[in-house]
Amino acid sequence: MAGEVPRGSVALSGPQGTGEGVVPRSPSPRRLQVVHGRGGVDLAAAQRAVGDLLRALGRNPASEHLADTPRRVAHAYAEMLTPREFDLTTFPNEEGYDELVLARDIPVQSLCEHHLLPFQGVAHVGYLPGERILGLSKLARVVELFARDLQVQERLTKQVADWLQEHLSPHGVGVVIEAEHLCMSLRGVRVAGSRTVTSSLLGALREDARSRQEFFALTGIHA
Ligand SMILES: Nc1nc2c(ncn2[C@@H]2O[C@H](COP(=O)(O)OP(=O)(O)OP(=O)(O)O)[C@@H](O)[C@H]2O)c(=O)[nH]1
Ligand SMILES: [Zn+2]
Repeated sequence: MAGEVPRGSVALSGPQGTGEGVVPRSPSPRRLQVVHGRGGVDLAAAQRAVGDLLRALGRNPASEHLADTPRRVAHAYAEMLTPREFDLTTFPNEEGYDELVLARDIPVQSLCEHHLLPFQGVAHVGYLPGERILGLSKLARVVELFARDLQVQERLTKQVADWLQEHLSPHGVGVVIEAEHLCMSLRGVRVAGSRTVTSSLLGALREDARSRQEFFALTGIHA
């Protein structure tokens, strides 16, 4: 589980801050520092762009209410696009626990990359343990790692599953995300309340019909 160069937009780094690779923080429990590998937001440029947008929308960015809006909006986007760093903490699976571990109803907030509008809902993230088990909070932290980005729901779902498979080497991984896209409710087709469900299953949860069924039953998804 250690030593790989990260894929996609996420990097793992050790205390030296090399930006790539994995350096254990401590041997037991095993901790790996996880940081996102994307470039940071250029706040000054974002601020100028929001000022330009306000002018393009026919507003006066110098008015008292709007004067600070470019700064606020730039910081809001920076916050929404920056996941928190965390330690990926794993423990030996000494008892050989081999049933599903599932964190249900993890809140998901992300930004649709087509309209830059939020989509939000819940994720259900589960795995069938192999040699190591994961600190439970880390399932939610991995969701945030990929959700705080410009996304489409399908990619987000698959990135969470693939990342867990790669770094935990479990016997199986299952991720379901149910979310409402504001670009579908506030504008455009305007179907407020419609939720999109996506799933990504790997290993035994994909191949074994009973495990798959159990996973969907526990998530409350009828598949
Ligand atoms: N597959 C997928 N599509 C998404 C996601 N978020 C938004 N979209 C869709 O992206 C599509 C963009 O289509 P376009 O026709 O280029 O955009 P549009 O003219 O604004 O389309 P409407 O939303 O139908 O008004 C829309 O159908 C959105 O609903 C997502 O997470 N996954
Ligand atoms: Zn959209």
